[in-house]
Amino acid sequence: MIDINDLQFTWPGNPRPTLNIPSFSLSQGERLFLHGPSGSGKSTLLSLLTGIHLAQSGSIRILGQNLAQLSGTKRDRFRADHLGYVFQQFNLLSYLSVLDNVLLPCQFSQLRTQRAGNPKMQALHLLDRLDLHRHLHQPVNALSVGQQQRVALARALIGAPEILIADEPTSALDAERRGAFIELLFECAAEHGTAILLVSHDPQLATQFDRSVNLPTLNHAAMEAEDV
Ligand SMILES: Nc1ncnc2c1ncn2[C@@H]1O[C@H](COP(=O)(O)OP(=O)(O)OP(=O)(O)O)[C@@H](O)[C@H]1O
Repeated sequence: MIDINDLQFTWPGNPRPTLNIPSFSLSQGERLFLHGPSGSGKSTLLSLLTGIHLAQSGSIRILGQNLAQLSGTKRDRFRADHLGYVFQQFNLLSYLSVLDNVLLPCQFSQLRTQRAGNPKMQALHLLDRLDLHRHLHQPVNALSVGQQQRVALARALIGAPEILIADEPTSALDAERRGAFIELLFECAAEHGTAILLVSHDPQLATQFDRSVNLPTLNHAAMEAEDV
């Protein structure tokens, strides 16, 4: 699904590389927990995986496609087709209803529309699964934080993208709702065969994943997974 080789990325003006990753991979359907100290480059890595920035050297292949070989427009299309993401701040459109937020990825990707079959039916199924069926037509800013996070999850999963990327998705939730959110995330992703790469500072979450990886380890040596 994801293959990184000899990746180096330096932010403009920085004397040293932020990322130096000899190798890294994510397999089909795998659930990977990525952690590391603040400033170690987790968000930077996600911005490279989503094709928002390009590395100065080395390669990132996603589903066999080298991101650096795509034009900016094609990278945007590739991201819309194959990646779902959930951010710390949700990034929902506050003026749209719950249902319209979930349908949004299908507006940007024909492939996801095709995979969803009937996007509205799939959105309703996901929202039902995530206990949001009573809120379909409410604007998202009328929902609680936990509910908004579940809307973001439904939006990430519609049209069955191969990879779900989540950056600190549980940081706004209390401890009890964190575990429940991850369980739901796993169940919904498994239904769609979606692999998960989740970044978090919360070590308790790591035990729920197939594999756990520390970014400083990635940065300084061949990958050393801390299987859990
Ligand atoms: N847009 C940017 N321009 C220049 N430097 C940046 C930019 N974004 C991040 N950096 C630098 O890159 C380094 C890694 O930042 P990044 O946000 O990727 O770390 P992180 O591991 O996600 O941190 P945190 O856990 O605190 O979110 C930091 O030194 C940061 O200052």
